[in-house]
Amino acid sequence: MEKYIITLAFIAILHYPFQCFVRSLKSLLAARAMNLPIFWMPILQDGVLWQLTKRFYRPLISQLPLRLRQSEWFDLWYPDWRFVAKHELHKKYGDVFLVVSPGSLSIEVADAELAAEIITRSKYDFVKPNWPYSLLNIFGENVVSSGGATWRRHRKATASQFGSTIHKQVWRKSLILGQELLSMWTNHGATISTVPNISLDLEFLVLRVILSVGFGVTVQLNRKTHESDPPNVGGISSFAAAMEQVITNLTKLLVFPDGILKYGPSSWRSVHGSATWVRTFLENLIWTETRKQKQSLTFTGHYQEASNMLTGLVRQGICHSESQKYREKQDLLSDEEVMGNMFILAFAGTNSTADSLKYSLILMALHPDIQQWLIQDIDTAIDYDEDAANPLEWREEILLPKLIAPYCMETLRHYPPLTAINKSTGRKSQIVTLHGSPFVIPEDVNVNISLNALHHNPRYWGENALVYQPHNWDIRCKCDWPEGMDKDKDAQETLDITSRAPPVRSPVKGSYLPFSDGARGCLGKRFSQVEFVAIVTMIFRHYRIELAVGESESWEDARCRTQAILNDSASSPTLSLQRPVPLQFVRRGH
Ligand code: HEM
Repeated sequence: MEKYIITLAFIAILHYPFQCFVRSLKSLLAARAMNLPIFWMPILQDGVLWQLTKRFYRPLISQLPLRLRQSEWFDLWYPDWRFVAKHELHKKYGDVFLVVSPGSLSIEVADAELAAEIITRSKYDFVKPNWPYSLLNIFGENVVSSGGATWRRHRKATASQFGSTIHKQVWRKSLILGQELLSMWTNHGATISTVPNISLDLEFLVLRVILSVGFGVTVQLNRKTHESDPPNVGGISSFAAAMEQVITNLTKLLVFPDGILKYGPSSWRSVHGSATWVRTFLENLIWTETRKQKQSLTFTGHYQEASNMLTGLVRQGICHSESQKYREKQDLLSDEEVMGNMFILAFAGTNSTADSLKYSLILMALHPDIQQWLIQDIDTAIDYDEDAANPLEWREEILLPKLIAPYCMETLRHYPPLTAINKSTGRKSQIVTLHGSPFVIPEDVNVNISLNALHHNPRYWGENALVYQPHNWDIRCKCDWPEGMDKDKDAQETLDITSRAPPVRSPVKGSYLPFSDGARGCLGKRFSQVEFVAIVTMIFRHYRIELAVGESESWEDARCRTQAILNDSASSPTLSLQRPVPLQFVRRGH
C-alpha cells in the first residue's frame, strides 16, 4: 500500500513538469516551423498565476542586480513589459516575433497590416481567450466575458444602448459634474489651489457619469476619499462608494471565494460587504425597472421611453417565459445577464476614461506650450458659440472635432489602458498575410497585438514616436508620420463644416488601436470621447494646470519626478498611475 502511495505521489509530482516539458517541446516545434524570430521564456508571462501575483514581484524585481535585469529574457519577464519596452524589443526581433514559454506559444504583433487583418477578420477566426475575461463574471455573464453565440446576444443588447441620445446625456452630465469637481478642487474658484491627488476624484466623477446615464442613479459629490469601512447599506451614495470599492478591488474578488473574503481581514470583509451591497442594489434596480416596464406594457400597450441604459437593457430582457432556451432563441438577456452587463459597463467605462483624463492633465502640466494651444483651441471653439458663459450651451459638435484628435487620441497613443489586444487562433489554424505573402498561424496560438509597440513603431509614427506631439494629428502640421490610406472613421465622422476643426491626419490602418476595432471593438469609444472633451473643456476654460513644485525642488526636479511616475505606470487591470502626481490649478488670467 505504502509503495503505491509513494509511486502515485512521485507520478503526481513529476506530472506537471513533464506536461510542461512536452507542451513546451510541441510549442517549440510549431514555432520553428513558423520561421519567425523566437524568444524563449522560462515562465508563462501572460498566465493566470503570473498576472495575479505580479504586483508583489514588481518591487522585488526592480531591486535585482542590473546585470540580471539587462539579460534578454528579463525584458519579457518584467510585469507590463510591453508598456516598458514599447517598440524596443521589436527593433531587435522584428515587428512580428514568437514567444515560447512552458505550455504556450504566442505571437507578438507590432505590424499594422497584420494587426488590422487579425482585428477585422471574422470574430470566429481570432477569438478572445477565455482567461482572463471569464473572471469578470462576478455579477453575471456579460458582453466582455462571453464568446460565440452568447456574446452575439450580449453585444446586440448592449450595443443598442449607445446611441446619440445617451451621448447627449453624457455630454450634459459630464459638464455639470466637471464643474462641481473643479469647484471642489479650487475651493469654489480660488486663484491658486493645489490638488495632491487627482486620481480618486476623477475616478469617482467618471463613475458618477456612468451611474447617472447608465442606471439613472444620481450621486452627490461629497464622498469619503479614503473609505476603509464597508459603506453603510441603504443609500445611493453608499452604492457609488461600494461600486468604487468593488472596481478597485476586483482582483481580490476574482481570486478569493466568498467564504474566504467574508472571514478574512477587515479590508477583505469590507470588499465582500461592498460586493454584496452592489448585487442587492442592482437586483433592486432591475426588479423595479422590470415592473415599471411590464406595467407600462399592460396599460399602454408599449414600453416606457428608454431614459437610461438600464431601461434599455431591461427592455431587451423582458420575457414572459422563464425558459432559458426560449430566452436564447429570442436573443433575450436574463436578469443575471442584465446585472452582469450593468456592472461591466460601469467597470469598462470607469477606469479607462478616468485614466485617460489623468494622463492628459498631467501631460498638460508637463508641457505648458501644448497646454497653451489647448486653451486657444477651447477658446476659439467656445467663442464661436452664442452663449459662451453657460457651459450647458457649449456645443459638443464644435468642441469634439477640435479636441478629440490631438489631445484624446495622442494621450491614448502613449497610454492606452490595455497594453495588448489578446486573441487566439483557438481550435483552427488561420492563414493571414505577412509581409505580402500567405502565412499560417497554427491552432492554439495566442496572438497579442502589442498596442505600446504599434503606437511607438517609427515606421508609422516617425523617429520621434516617443514624444508627446498632439499637433501632429493636424494635417497642416509638418511631421514625419506617414499618411494612412484609410481615413480614420471616427475622426472623419466628427468633422463638420461648421466646426472649423483642423483636418485630421489619418494614421496607417492598424497602427492605432487603443479602442481595438472590428466586431469586438470598444462599445464605449464615443461615450468616453464625449466625456473626455467635456471635462477637459470645463477645466481649461477656467484654469491652467501646473506641476506642484515642492519646497526644495526646482521645476526641472518636479518634471523628472512626474515623468518617473508616468513611466512607472502599471496594469491593474488597466494601465494606471501607481503614485499620485500633485497638481496646481491656477485661475486663467493670473
Ligand atoms: C479611454 C476609454 C476607453 C478605451 C481606451 C477602451 C478600450 C477598449 C478596448 C481596447 C476594448 C477591446 C478589449 C479586448 O478586445 O480585449 C474595449 C472593449 C469594450 N469596451 Fe471600451 N474602452 C474605453 C471606454 C469604454 C467605455 C466608456 C465603455 C462603456 C461605457 C466601454 C465599454 C466597452 C465594452 C462593453 C467592451 C467589450 C466589447 C465586446 O467585447 O464586444 N469602454 N474597450
